[in-house]
Amino acid sequence: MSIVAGVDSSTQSCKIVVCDADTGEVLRTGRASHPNGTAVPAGAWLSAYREASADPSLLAEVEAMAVGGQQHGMVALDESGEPVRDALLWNDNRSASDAVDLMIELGGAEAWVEAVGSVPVAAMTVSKIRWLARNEPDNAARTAQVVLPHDWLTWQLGGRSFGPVTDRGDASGTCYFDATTNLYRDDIVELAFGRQLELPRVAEPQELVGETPEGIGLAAGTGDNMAAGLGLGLTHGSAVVSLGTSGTAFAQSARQTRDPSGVVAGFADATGAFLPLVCTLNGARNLAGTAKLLGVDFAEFARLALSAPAGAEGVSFIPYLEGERTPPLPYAKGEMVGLDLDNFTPANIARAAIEGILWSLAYGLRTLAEYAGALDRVILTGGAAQSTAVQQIAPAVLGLPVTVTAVEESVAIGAARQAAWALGGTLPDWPVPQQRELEPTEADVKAAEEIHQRYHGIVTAHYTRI
Ligand SMILES: Nc1ncnc2c1ncn2[C@@H]1O[C@H](COP(=O)(O)OP(=O)(O)O)[C@@H](O)[C@H]1O
Ligand SMILES: O=C(CO)[C@@H](O)[C@H](O)COP(=O)(O)O
Repeated sequence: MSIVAGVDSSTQSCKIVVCDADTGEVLRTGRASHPNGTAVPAGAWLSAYREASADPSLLAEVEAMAVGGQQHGMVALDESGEPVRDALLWNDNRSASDAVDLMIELGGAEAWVEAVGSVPVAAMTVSKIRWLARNEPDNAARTAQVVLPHDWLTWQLGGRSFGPVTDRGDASGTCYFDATTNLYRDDIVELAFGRQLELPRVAEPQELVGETPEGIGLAAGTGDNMAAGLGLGLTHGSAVVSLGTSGTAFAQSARQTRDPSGVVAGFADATGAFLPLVCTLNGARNLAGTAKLLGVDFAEFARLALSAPAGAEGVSFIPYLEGERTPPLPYAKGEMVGLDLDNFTPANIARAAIEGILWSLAYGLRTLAEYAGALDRVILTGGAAQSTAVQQIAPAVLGLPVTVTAVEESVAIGAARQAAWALGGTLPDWPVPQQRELEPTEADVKAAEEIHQRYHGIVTAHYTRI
């Protein structure tokens, strides 16, 4: 039996799974936390990886490994490969006005989607390199190379014995890579940064790019959403909805997406196809924040939410506690709307928080379907998908059948599957065990439509752009 490992180096933590390369069976796991904040030293990801893998038996007999990492983060390196500053993460909004400037400078949203498939927002790496050039000229002058979080961690795990490497999936989130030609757009790097930068080589999806000092083969790795797609065996017609720090909704597509509204980003997947994706800034942490406000743990939060009726008796939670990215409202604040003396209950507040974060993605799914084709099923994943309330409420907001898989760490499992692919030469057919299948009832479909109309009305009236 060959053994492989997958690493999920995502916003809040580092998770490692060790799997049987033939069957995908999970043999061992490890995890450690990342520091809070939207700008962190890259070294913290390596420290968390070391902590998560501290038990020497965890990686025993592992032959190959890959890293799935949070997308878009800017890791700026000097000539000797050392970070010039803390990495700016995908959810750092300081580059919001840089994104707007770049949008205009290239000729508008249409020009961007034609060039790279996505419209720049603060999250995209291109906006962050512009921010660096404008705001920290000394650090910008010292920057020789910019890599993404998963590129950086793979390079460190390989003891820096090869040059930094990325993959097509994660590169597609920079906004300076064209996933239809698989080439960097040097002109866009020049536009954003004022000069050329060294960029990581783009490896093939099944390539072994090097090995660790202990002799574990390293596959190219990819962005966390691309890895989740691999881990969940995503196929045409299904969408994944992930509720981690971010909320994401994505599907597989044979063609590049070019959505000038900016709702759907035109990313690439980890197999050579495309991964149109909607991302919100407000996922699981809005639920944690609401549970804290109510003074309850997640179990009681779920019980409360499930004790309220669908629609939370008209209470709407506009989930912009961290600003927002889709729609592009980086400075927005959250709101609780529609309260009266009768409906102002902890149960309705808890349910509305879940309905609110899911509605943002339900809205995204409508646009996603325009580009990825009809979507007849949603696979729910990410930390907050562990909540029974999120699982049960999802069909009444999304209006679609919802599959909850027994695969909790879909990103790490996807990375392990990529490692098995690189090791054996063919993408192994790992089964995805299901935990539950929730069919929407007629009442769920009706509730989903009512919630959509209500939330869309509020957001359109209260905010200037959607
Ligand atoms: N039962 C639950 N109910 C709601 N949220 C949960 C539950 N369990 C975990 N979470 C949340 O999931 C998040 C972590 O999810 P994860 O997908 O690992 O995030 P990330 O990939 O962004 O690091 C945390 O914010 C945590 O509070
Ligand atoms: O920016 C995006 C997708 O475009 C985020 O989905 C990040 O990739 C972070 O993911 P999580 O850590 O929330 O899973």
